[in-house]
Amino acid sequence: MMLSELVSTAEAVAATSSRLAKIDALSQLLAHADADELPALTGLLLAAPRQGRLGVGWRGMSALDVTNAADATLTITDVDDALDTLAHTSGSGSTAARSAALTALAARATAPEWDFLSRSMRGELRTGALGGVLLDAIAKASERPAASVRRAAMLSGDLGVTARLALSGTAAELDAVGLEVGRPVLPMLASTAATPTAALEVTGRASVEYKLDGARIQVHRHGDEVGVYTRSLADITHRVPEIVEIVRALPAHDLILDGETLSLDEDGGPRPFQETMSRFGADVARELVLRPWFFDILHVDGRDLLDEPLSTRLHELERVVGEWRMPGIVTDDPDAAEQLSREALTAGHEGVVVKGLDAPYAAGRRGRSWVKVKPVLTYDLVVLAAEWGSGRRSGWLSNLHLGALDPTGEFGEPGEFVMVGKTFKGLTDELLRWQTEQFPPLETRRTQSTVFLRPEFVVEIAIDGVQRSPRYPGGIALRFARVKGYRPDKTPAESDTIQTLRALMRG
Ligand SMILES: Nc1ncnc2c1ncn2[C@@H]1O[C@H](COP(=O)(O)OP(=O)(O)OP(=O)(O)O)[C@@H](O)[C@H]1O
Repeated sequence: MMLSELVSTAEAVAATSSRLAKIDALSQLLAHADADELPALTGLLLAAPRQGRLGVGWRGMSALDVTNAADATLTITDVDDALDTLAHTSGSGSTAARSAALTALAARATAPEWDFLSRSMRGELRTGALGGVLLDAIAKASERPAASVRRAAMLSGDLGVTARLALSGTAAELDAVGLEVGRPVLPMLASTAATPTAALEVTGRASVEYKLDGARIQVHRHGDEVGVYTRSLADITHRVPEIVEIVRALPAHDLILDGETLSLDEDGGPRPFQETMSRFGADVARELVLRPWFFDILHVDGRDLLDEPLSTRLHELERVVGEWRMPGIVTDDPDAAEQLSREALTAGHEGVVVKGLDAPYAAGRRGRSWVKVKPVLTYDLVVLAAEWGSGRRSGWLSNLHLGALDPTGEFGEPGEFVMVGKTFKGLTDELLRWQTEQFPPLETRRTQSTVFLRPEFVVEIAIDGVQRSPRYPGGIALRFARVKGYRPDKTPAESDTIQTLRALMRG
């Protein structure tokens, strides 16, 4: 398939706010492609190339001195080969070779193709939350039930592989995609309620558990081999040896566990989320010891548990992980749930998650089986710009301009971000330093006071609510916004939407 066909479809998808029209356009594209092209094609569409991180940044790309081609000649396979070369060219002395490979690719691409490719390679989604739409498009193009496609995607953790199987395999092959120890699955997510009582009304009898403000981990074990993965399925095994050791000591040979990890201070209180995440990054501060709290079990010793009700899974979890279990109670009594929530907050945690006892483990859309309750309102927003600080903060990029995702294009283009406020509250010296280093490579333009950025950084913001504001394009502004920390585990497409924030006005 020609790259130009992919690019014009991506443009058409970005240009319409109709979910059905998006599904239609994508399913036609998928049906046209050769089966072997599908993993590469889906990776490019989702701005998550199948080769993984390519290490190409805005700076490197904008420095290329190249004239794009006049005519479209590149195929998806040509691009995939070029990305293979880039991914395999690393280490010292590779800069020139990488730059040559990029230049060659840019010279073969037309201007619109190169615009698309350079965004896709850098992991920038123009098309908003495309994953769910693509799942439905795969179902439509392959004429397989959406539920089968969704399940295969959850279990393989890979939409490209799912697309190939759905479009070129048999129905039985698609349904046979199973849980595999060592291959991470998409995590189950929660919806939100205002109080534990309201959450219980949604779920019925439930496991009410502490919600720790740490980082999600999924752990796979086969004998002595242990793998630890993040919420976005990145492998962080070598960064968390203490968790590996704990999992190796559990009484099972094969295991898949879901949980949260966090480090504690000397008094046993939780350390800030930011410190936990720093352990996942490049500079490993080993003195911060992480501990896991497991809240779900998907497999144990040859037995898949994800279709079992939570009550069965919790029983197995208790048996296998013992003291490493997430604190919680099983109840249908609102008073007991409220009491546990108060306890969690007193211990410095974020709130509770209320989980229906009959529900199987299911990933994908946010379901009603898990409901989180956080008394402090926090939202994940995208940094659109930063202003130079003054006084004690002078020389640092400080006051952040915050944007909420507009997936449907109600206030502009679909997938763009609508500004909802500014804040520098909560920014520590360390964060100021970090921002000042990280932001300039993403600069799109600047004024004397402000550096405007490509929307790549997701930041978690606590607010007291929102208020009407004629000043901002979405008609609302955040009240008392303060920074809780960056969310490197989330992409801008996973950030909170303007519609979610506007709903607070009615609530
Ligand atoms: N007991 C628990 N059960 C499930 N998830 C928990 C629990 N304690 C903490 N968590 C965390 O809360 C998250 C559940 O909320 P959600 O599915 O909305 O994910 P999220 O978008 O990362 O949310 P948040 O920003 O609130 O952590 C999980 O991803 C997990 O990291």
